[in-house]
Amino acid sequence: MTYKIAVLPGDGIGKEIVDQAVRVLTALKLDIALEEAPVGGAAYDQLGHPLPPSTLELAKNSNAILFGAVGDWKYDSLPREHRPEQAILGLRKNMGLFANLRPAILYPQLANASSLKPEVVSGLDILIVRELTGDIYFGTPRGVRTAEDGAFKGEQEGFDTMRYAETEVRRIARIAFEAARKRNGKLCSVDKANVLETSQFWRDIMIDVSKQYPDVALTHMYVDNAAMQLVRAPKEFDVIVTGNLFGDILSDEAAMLTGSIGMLPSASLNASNQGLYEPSHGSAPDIAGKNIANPLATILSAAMLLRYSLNESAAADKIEEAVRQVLAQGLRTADIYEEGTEKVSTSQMGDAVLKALS
Ligand SMILES: NC(=O)c1ccc[n+]([C@@H]2O[C@H](COP(=O)([O-])OP(=O)(O)OC[C@H]3O[C@@H](n4cnc5c(N)ncnc54)[C@H](O)[C@@H]3O)[C@@H](O)[C@H]2O)c1
Ligand SMILES: CC(C)[C@H](C(=O)O)[C@@H](O)C(=O)O
Ligand SMILES: [Mg+2]
Repeated sequence: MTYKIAVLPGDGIGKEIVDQAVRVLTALKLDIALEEAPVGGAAYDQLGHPLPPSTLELAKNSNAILFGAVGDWKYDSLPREHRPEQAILGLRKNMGLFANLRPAILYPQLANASSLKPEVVSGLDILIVRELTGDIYFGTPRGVRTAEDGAFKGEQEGFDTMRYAETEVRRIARIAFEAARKRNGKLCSVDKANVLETSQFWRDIMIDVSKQYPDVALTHMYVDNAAMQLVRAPKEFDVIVTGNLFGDILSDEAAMLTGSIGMLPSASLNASNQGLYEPSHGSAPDIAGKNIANPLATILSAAMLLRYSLNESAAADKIEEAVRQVLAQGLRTADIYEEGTEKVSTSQMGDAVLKALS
């Protein structure tokens, strides 16, 4: 069976980094068909919408999606529904991609690129499981209105709604417990149950689901403390499970522990194992078009694509091994460069991964 992969490069550095991942996927000579479509600001410019119906259709009819990044400051004044970020949110929601896996692994060669002391981060291998289709990101009502009560009655106010249904919490809990079971058996659920009703509800469900996983040690942590513990002693964590908003923030923090956000891949999965694979970083408009972005997060996302949506774990292993090799050879894009290593461009990094694969 030929696997169909939708390739959505998007904006900013999106095209530069996705190009390299596509070269890598193509070099593996698997039975895959790649089809590209516009998304984000690029799609808005071409077709008047950040997630045109044709792009959504292609994504829905594919086994997997390889996604670059969307967004640029120049679209910030558009109405919200036309902003590039709506494309990724729309894909997640429309395809039910509720389970976001964001591993943060420190490659030994990058111990000095991390902003933390090598002894604090060396050997780091944690997994953040972020719920991706609920929470304050999608909760309604939301908007701007005239306040009807409180100290600021009569003033304009902005408001959003944080909410989680039981099904949403149960299904992400199961993903996280299963992941922890396959790793070191430790799951930390991050919430703000000391203040938020939604979080207390989340915590109660986590405890209930944990009864089916007696082999996994479940702990709970408030998000402010988790943010601190991630920089104090990140290796204490194994799997972290958290909601959409907290997961967004903590995964950027965890990414930096690994040296650069340019190293962190991600997978977003739905119930039928369709997946969207993207680097955890954004479109980096500040470095776009210069051929200096790190393509490794996207290349590693392609490896996750092969593993989770195409069941091609041998090919995924090959890509990950090739990445380890190029790092061992001392090749570094600017974001992970340090003295004594060799600075390479985006495409040169792609060349090196291809060479290591052959
Ligand atoms: N999933 C996505 O598409 C996604 C994710 C995050 C942000 N965004 C969007 O991207 C735009 C820029 O957001 P931001 O600046 O807050 O975050 P960002 O992740 O784009 O950039 C943050 C910093 O990290 C650097 N960086 C990011 N990726 C890199 C890479 N591969 N190699 C080297 N350096 C890299 C950037 O140069 C920048 O200094 C915004 O419009 C935002 O909404 C999109
Ligand atoms: C671009 C934005 C909508 C997105 C998010 O907040 O989920 C990004 O920050 C991410 O982490 O994928
Ligand atoms: Mg984010």
